[in-house]
Amino acid sequence: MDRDTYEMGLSVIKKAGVEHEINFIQSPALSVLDELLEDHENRGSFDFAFVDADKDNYQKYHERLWQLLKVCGIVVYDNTLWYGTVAMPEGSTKEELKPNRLHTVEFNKFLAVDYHFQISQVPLGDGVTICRRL
Ligand SMILES: C[S@@+](CC[C@H](N)C(=O)[O-])C[C@H]1O[C@@H](n2cnc3c(N)ncnc32)[C@H](O)[C@@H]1O
Repeated sequence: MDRDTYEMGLSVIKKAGVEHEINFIQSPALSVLDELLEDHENRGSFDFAFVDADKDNYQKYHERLWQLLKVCGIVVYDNTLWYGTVAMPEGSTKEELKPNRLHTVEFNKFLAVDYHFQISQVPLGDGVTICRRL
């Protein structure tokens, strides 16, 4: 939803000569994913997705993305350690981190039992979870 961030990277994108490969869509992500799903040709056609948006919607993104990814396609979720709070008791978590801590704990549990994916949680930065579509 943030065009400024896209424009910050645009010079690098241009330098790499891949501007023609990019379709920047400025919109709430769920509605875009739903539109993509309406066209059956999009299903099972994506190689890669990176999710770094509103944590309370990660499960909804995942439910759509698994249908859009190819078998062996990858989706990467950012912030899946949520400042390390997912491994802390609720009581030791700063107030402002609590809501997304809960969303992230629930999302991590949901991913752990999703038989559509093989997953690996990597403790890089704020934690990324790499999911390979089976
Ligand atoms: C942490 S920033 C991502 C930064 C980006 N990954 C980068 O490295 O520049 C989160 C971004 O998600 C966007 N965002 C939050 N909720 C969204 C939603 N429902 N749909 C689409 N984008 C959303 C915000 O506008 C913000 O640009």
